[in-house]
Amino acid sequence: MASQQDGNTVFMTEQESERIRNVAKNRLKKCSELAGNARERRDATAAKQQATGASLMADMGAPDPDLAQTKGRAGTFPALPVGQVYPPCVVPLQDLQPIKLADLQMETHHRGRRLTVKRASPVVPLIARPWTMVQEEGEEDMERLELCLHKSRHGEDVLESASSFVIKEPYFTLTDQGEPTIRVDHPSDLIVCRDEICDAKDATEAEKTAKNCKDKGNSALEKNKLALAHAKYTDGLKVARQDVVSEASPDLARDLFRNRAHVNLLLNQLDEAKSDAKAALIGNEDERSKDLDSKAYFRAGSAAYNLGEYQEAKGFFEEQLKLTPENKTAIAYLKNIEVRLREQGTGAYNFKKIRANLSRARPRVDAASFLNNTKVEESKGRGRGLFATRDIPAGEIVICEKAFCVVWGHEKEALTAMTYDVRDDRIRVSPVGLSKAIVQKLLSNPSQIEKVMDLYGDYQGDGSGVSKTEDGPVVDTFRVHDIVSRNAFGPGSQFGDEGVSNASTGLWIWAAYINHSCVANAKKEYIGDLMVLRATRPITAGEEIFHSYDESSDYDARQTSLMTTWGFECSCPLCVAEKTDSPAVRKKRRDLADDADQFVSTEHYLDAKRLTISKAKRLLKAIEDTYDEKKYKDLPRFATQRIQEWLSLANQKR
Ligand SMILES: C[S@@+](CC[C@H](N)C(=O)[O-])C[C@H]1O[C@@H](n2cnc3c(N)ncnc32)[C@H](O)[C@@H]1O
Repeated sequence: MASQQDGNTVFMTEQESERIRNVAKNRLKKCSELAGNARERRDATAAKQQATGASLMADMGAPDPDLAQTKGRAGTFPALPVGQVYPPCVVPLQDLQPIKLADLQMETHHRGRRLTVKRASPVVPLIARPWTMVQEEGEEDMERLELCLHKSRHGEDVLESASSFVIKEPYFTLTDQGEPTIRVDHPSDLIVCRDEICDAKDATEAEKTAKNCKDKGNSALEKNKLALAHAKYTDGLKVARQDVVSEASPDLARDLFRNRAHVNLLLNQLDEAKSDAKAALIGNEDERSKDLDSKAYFRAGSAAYNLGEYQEAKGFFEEQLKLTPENKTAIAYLKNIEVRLREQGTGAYNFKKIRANLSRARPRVDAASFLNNTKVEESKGRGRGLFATRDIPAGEIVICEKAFCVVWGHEKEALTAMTYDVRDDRIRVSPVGLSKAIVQKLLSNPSQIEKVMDLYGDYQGDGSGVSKTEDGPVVDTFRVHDIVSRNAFGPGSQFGDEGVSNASTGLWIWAAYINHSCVANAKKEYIGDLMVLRATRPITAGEEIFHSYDESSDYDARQTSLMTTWGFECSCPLCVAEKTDSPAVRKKRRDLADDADQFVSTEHYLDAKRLTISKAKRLLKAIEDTYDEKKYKDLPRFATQRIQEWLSLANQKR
């Protein structure tokens, strides 16, 4: 992840970095020693007491064992080992064979199996890894169940939200502290059990059950208990869609679909909101049916609009207007859609208006993405890249893209972690809040999974390509983590102060295909979550688009950051030239650039006297002398930039 901030450095003591490494390495060592061993039964009373005590302590603010200490203002961060990846379960629940707690084996992914448990203790509400004790129905035996990062869904704590769970292909392993635990990394591997609705004896009873579910859903919705309302409507639909009910009372299922569409919109489950709304359509000519269908079209249109499917949304709102011609909201939506379609097709934006509508409370723009000037193609030695499809004059928009997902520093979802990657032994600052938000968004909108999973990441998954089972969408959280690591950017602190522990970060899917060059031909800026990429010089059709992932003027700092964050060595013409300079020349240039930075920050150009200007000129000359004239003929000299800017401002003033 690249951040626009200067404060992107976290200072960890050597000891703390070592501690994080050792914790992860010790765990891995113990895990491999114990792999395949039979699980040892726990003392149930002690297990329950342990969880109750830990829960109380966590509520009272006791230190989280998974937090790392850093030096200075950065404070503490969750410290998470990554790299020991495994794919989520892609087998439907009904095809998995049951397994008992007693049959679990250490450090084993129990593929093809499912474990049904109920919560047996309070939940220990930790930031990165909340846990609880679980047991089987009618059994004394207990085990620890921990969730990694993805502990909530729709604002509800998953472990708190229910009492029974099925764990698909349970992974039995050790915590970082060396305690046995069932660990869930992928949210789709944990199925929350709700009360089963009993099979109805006849049509009348079935209809009654479905109506009852609808009433319960409505009452949950009134209380803003959205997850519960969704569950009740879903239960109702299971019954109402049975032939016996749907033949006798076809409108019942439509009512349930229409109501669930509304809840889905509130939950941002746009795919299902759209399909529910379509399934709710009656198509009759009477006034009541027309009113209800107008509502359904509105819900389908809103879902399509929020998915960025403007043409489809237009169709739904036009249908709505046919049924209820006076509907003001539909008219307003259609007007907005015209603007979105113009933005999308021509890149004509009213940036002034877009800016004026932004605020800390509303940091996301209502705008379409303009991508027509570019296409994705292979880029030799760099994987895929983005290429111009037409000539783009300097200063013009190359692409303008609304973020797929942004987590702003001031939002509660913002969460930064220190991740220790066992694959390359590096500790990084990772925007895990963004990864979590993306996983949630994908689980809520499976139609978006494929395009995110197409992005570059070190771990490619197991190649199954399965993103849905009968139990719902499947998202590989390790892949999302790796994709975020290599493709996320920081839109800067547009809405107030932020530091490294709460830096704003986002994912722009189309822009994620753009490769880096230190001598880029495009530059990005942000308006809220809209990335505007402009050509910095004329670009010809067929040329690859580049922007700079890291703008440090120093070659060594740039290469280190590109390697650490993005995993490659830059071989742009500037880096090729700088690489052949001796380390002594590069050091001299860096020292002089530091002197220039110091000079610029202490001497204001408005107060500049002749002597100060002469000093600046000498400094500039000294830096220029570190560049070989021939080798750097058409290349930028980053180290001279700040002092050059200062001189031109000082000269303008004189
Ligand atoms: C944001 S993605 C860019 C799109 C990517 N090339 C793809 O195939 O999807 C960033 C990744 O692209 C590769 N990359 C970007 N710029 C590069 C460059 N100048 N040289 C080599 N690899 C580069 C690196 O693997 C980096 O982690």
